Amino acid sequence: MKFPYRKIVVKIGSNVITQDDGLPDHSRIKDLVDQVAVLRASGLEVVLVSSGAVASGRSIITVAEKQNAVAARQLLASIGQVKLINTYAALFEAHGINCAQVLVTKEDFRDRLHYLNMKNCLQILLQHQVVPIINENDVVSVTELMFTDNDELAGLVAAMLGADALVILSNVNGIYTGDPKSPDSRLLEEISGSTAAIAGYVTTGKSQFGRGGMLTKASMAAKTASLGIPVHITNGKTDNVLPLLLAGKLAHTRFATEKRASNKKKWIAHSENAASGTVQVNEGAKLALTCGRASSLLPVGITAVLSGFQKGDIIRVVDERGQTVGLGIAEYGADKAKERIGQKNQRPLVHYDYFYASN
Ligand SMILES: Nc1ncnc2c1ncn2[C@@H]1O[C@H](COP(=O)(O)OP(=O)(O)O)[C@@H](O)[C@H]1O
Ligand SMILES: N[C@@H](CCC(=O)OP(=O)(O)O)C(=O)O
Repeated sequence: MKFPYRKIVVKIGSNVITQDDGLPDHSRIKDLVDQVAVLRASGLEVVLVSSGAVASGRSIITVAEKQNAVAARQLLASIGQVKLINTYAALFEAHGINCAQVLVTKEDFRDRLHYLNMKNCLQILLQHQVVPIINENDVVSVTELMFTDNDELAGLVAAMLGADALVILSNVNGIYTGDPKSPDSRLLEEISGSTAAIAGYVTTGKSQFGRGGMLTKASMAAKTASLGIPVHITNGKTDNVLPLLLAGKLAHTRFATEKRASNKKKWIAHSENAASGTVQVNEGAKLALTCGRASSLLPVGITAVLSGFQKGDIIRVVDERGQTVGLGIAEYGADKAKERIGQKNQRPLVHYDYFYASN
């Protein structure tokens, strides 16, 4: 079998591998592992981002309702992750495939060095034909240190590895024009540009064990597609989902891609938490930076330097209402930027190659 991609990241949502009663769905996990083995045999590199630790933990231990939510999640995830990875390892072993557990936190992507360490780790696994199975390290990731959900983590990993596609397996066939259960709703097969147009369709409803919901999934997908990586959202409970999807035989939602971004730009796109300074720009500069043309941020469009930064830092660019316009690497520090506010014929503060415009 020949597929259109060489390297894909597949995100498996908790619901896909959990039964309605909350117990892990062993036969579904086996099916997915069997499918990954088929893809690998055809020469495809596959990286899994699998949720399910908390759900697996629930099958082993019951936590009292009054227990603090963060502590309960730590308890369930720490027990459940062992069960989850052991299940994967045994199933992959039956195909003669090694898999690896990679548990990460947002901090592991904090600066470029951490980011490259993470990338090197995944690359060495792939070079040795190992299937990395990534999950958030829920035991130490608490509250503000957490990813929004594993969709965000999967988008980050796909961008970091320069994957040819990101496949999100959820419990619905894709994004619908309304409640997926309603017969009046239609499946959106192709989405391009920002998610503003679909925000009205998506309700806040989450799947039974899901964390982020469809809206965060859609905005992550749009961001990943804007970096040049197509995203496919489909139902992980469909039999033979991965080969069917990759053979173009499955109705689902696809986020169309724009021009492929450089590796540095992909890193900047996911560096919101690493931003150390903020500059404010006027409407003209905002338009130039977001219209899709290759424009750098010039001091003439800067109206204020809101917080300090050094040359080489990631900075946040905001508009006059404080909305984020994008992220970029500063070519010089805040002191020089302040001196040059509003001045013409000055060097760009952020070069186009190092600017990522938010949607
Ligand atoms: N317009 C929509 N189209 C598809 N799903 C939607 C829509 N609006 C809300 N949803 C809900 O989003 C859920 C999937 O998101 P989420 O709970 O984050 O899944 P996962 O556990 O796979 O990450 C679906 O179960 C569905 O109920
Ligand atoms: N890290 C958590 C999963 C969090 C999460 O994002 O879940 P989901 O929305 O089902 O992908 C776990 O393994 O239980």
